[in-house]
Amino acid sequence: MQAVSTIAEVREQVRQWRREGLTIGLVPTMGYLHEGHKSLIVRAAAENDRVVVSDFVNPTQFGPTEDLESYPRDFDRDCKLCEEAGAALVFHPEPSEMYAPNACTYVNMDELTHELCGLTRPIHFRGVCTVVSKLFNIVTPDRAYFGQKDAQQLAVIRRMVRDLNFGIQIVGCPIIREEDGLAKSSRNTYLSAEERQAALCLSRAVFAGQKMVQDGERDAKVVLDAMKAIIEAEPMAKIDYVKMVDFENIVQVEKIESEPVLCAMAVYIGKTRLIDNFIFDPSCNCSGSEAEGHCCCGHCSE
Ligand SMILES: Nc1ncnc2c1ncn2[C@@H]1O[C@H](COP(=O)(O)OP(=O)(O)OP(=O)(O)O)[C@@H](O)[C@H]1O
Ligand SMILES: CC(C)(CO)[C@@H](O)C(=O)[O-]
Ligand code: BAL
Repeated sequence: MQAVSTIAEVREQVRQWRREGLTIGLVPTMGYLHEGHKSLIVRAAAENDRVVVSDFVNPTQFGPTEDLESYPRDFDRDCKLCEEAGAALVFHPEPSEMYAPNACTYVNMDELTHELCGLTRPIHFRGVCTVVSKLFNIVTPDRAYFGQKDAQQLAVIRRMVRDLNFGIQIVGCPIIREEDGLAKSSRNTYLSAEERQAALCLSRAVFAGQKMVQDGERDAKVVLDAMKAIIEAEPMAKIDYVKMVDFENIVQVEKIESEPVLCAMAVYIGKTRLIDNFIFDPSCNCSGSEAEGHCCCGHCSE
């Protein structure tokens, strides 16, 4: 496996692979990799001849008071995980390599980005769409892999690829959790031992809401109230949002009808903002236990 830091080196390697007729999968990350990222890389390695992992804490998606400086970083450890998972190339640029000092061009999405995380993080998705577009242009992958943990991001990237004709297949991958249910996240490292316990209120609420919906509840308010009650019972938790939206357009719904819904939350545990969610697709017949089809119920592969 190679690790490179310039766009020119990535382009040169990609050109060579293309000459050999090889397919390329891209896994965009911000580093400090864990089993969640690893699952994306392993999947990409199974479905492509070569896998590129980008490892870049993208400054343009952080607001002025957010954690850009303190975001955890450990590039050597990341390289080991990438190699074990089957990556061929890790791209680890400096911010100056990705953004010229006078860069002033952004990719902005008018819809989907003003709800959920976009309300609390108003410039976030502009930064995500811009950096992901740049990565797509640099790597020119056949497929790109994104986790359902950032479900709004997955919906936004799917829409961007459709609207801008990127011609890249976007593959959504299920949420990988700790044994006790907490969704794996680089930001979990911010939690003290006491906060780590308190953070379990997110997954408890997700599992409870998901069970209500699987058992037939179709009224969003009933489900959301039950989920909020679980979170509010935890004194260290402060809700940013708990909402149900349609998964394609990210618009709030009152009832679950025939379209897939995303039930998503962001919750502060102390100063750390964590996210979690479930997706429910009323037309999915999967057993709910493993990747087996092509829907977005949260269990299937896409
Ligand atoms: N637990 C997880 N399960 C599946 N995919 C995940 C998980 N955590 C992150 N990912 C995916 O990995 C990709 C890179 O995410 P990122 O580097 O921001 O990691 P993160 O752990 O989510 O960090 P953060 O703490 O900033 O949310 C994204 O597509 C994200 O959805
Ligand atoms: C997609 C991404 C790597 C863009 O910086 C980031 O938003 C993330 O890690 O999910
Ligand atoms: N996983 C999303 C990256 C961020 O929170 O900025």
